[in-house]
Amino acid sequence: MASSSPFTVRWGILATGWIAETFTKDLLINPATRDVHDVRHEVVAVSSSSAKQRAVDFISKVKAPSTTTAYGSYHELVADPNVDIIYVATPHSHHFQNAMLALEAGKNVLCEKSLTVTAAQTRKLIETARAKKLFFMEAVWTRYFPLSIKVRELITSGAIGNVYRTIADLSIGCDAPEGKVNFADTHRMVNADLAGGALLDLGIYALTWVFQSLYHTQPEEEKEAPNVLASVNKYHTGADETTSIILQFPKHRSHGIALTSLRIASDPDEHGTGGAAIRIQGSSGEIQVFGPAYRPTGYKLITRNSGGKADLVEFAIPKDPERDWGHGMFWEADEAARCLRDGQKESKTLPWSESIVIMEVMDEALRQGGVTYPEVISTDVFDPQSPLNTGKR
Ligand SMILES: NC(=O)C1=CN([C@@H]2O[C@H](COP(=O)(O)OP(=O)(O)OC[C@H]3O[C@@H](n4cnc5c(N)ncnc54)[C@H](OP(=O)(O)O)[C@@H]3O)[C@@H](O)[C@H]2O)C=CC1
Ligand SMILES: O=C1OC[C@@H](O)[C@H](O)[C@H]1O
Repeated sequence: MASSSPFTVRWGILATGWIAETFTKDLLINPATRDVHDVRHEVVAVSSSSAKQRAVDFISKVKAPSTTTAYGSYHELVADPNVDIIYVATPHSHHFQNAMLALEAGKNVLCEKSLTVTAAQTRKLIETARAKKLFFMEAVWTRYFPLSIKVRELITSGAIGNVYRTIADLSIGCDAPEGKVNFADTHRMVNADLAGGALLDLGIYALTWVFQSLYHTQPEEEKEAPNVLASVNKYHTGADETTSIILQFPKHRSHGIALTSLRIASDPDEHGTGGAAIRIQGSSGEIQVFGPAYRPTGYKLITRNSGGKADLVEFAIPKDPERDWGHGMFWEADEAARCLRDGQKESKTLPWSESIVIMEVMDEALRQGGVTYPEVISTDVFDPQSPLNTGKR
């Protein structure tokens, strides 16, 4: 049987920082190197709010085709008729305004995590995508890893019985003398003006594992929003440095414990000696997930019958030898491409309703911890001329 040609998606990259570069390099690798043949990606335009030259330099650095258009503003990018979907890669503070800018211009959007600063902003974006019949997805790449898919299958097939508790940690060990952490106060990780803080940046991954195991895997009609109890330590910038959340799903009698900290490390020696950062505990066993919560590398299935032996099942991230690259963000890009091909406006793996519930949990945790962000980044009123859209800093 003749194989049909792959569906091609034309991407526009909004911002030129660290993750924009990593993601774009993943888009540019040959999908066959991960055994994907039904979709492919083209990078057709890149925009920088600080200078067109940054976009030019970015295109050359990631070795994108010389035909890629460089723009010196986000407004120009979202107006480009050759772009099918915009990847928003700005700090959390900017996601609402930038994603609205793209949606209002009629573009599909894949927006980096955390989706927004507030749940109200997330709801507004989703209402807009729904009204305009556009695809919109939160870029939690971890959900699309084959390892995550396998873990969800193990849970739904009953491999560990009823799942009653998940403990998930993403902490990065950046403690520094005199009460500081190893980020300048202006860095997006701790800068409240950029919606910095452990929870929105890292805790979202701990919550991802709690939600993948205790919520997403439930039948639709049984999904329930959790009760939330949070403990938050604030950094001197006002952002959170350590946040611990207990989530209670009352009907299911389950608890999720989502932990994040800038000070201590989930993996102190960076060799996994500290054990699993994620433990999904059921009535007849446990799944342990190893590697950083955002980029897991393997799991162990331990059941009552394991007899003291549980092998680590490893999941390597494929690389394209020609580009000597492969980070694992391509799987979420493939998901976006398939949704566009199939006319789906949201991803079944991270539906809009679930992004909203997760943002509501983070809202509540930050409220309990007394963390507040400036009005310009927490408003849910779209302003195309907001400094967040025009790059005036
Ligand atoms: N999925 C993942 O694994 C990761 C996701 N992320 C997420 O990606 C997003 C961006 O993070 P990261 O790439 O590390 O951030 P960077 O600081 O490296 O890049 C952010 C980019 O946003 C643009 N920008 C616009 N306004 C501002 C501003 N006022 N201050 C700083 N940057 C601004 C800049 O691009 P320009 O000047 O060209 O417009 C800048 O290069 C965050 O939401 C983060 O949570 C981050 C790391 C890993
Ligand atoms: O999403 C992320 O994953 C990797 C972390 O190092 C980074 O801070 C975060 O934004």
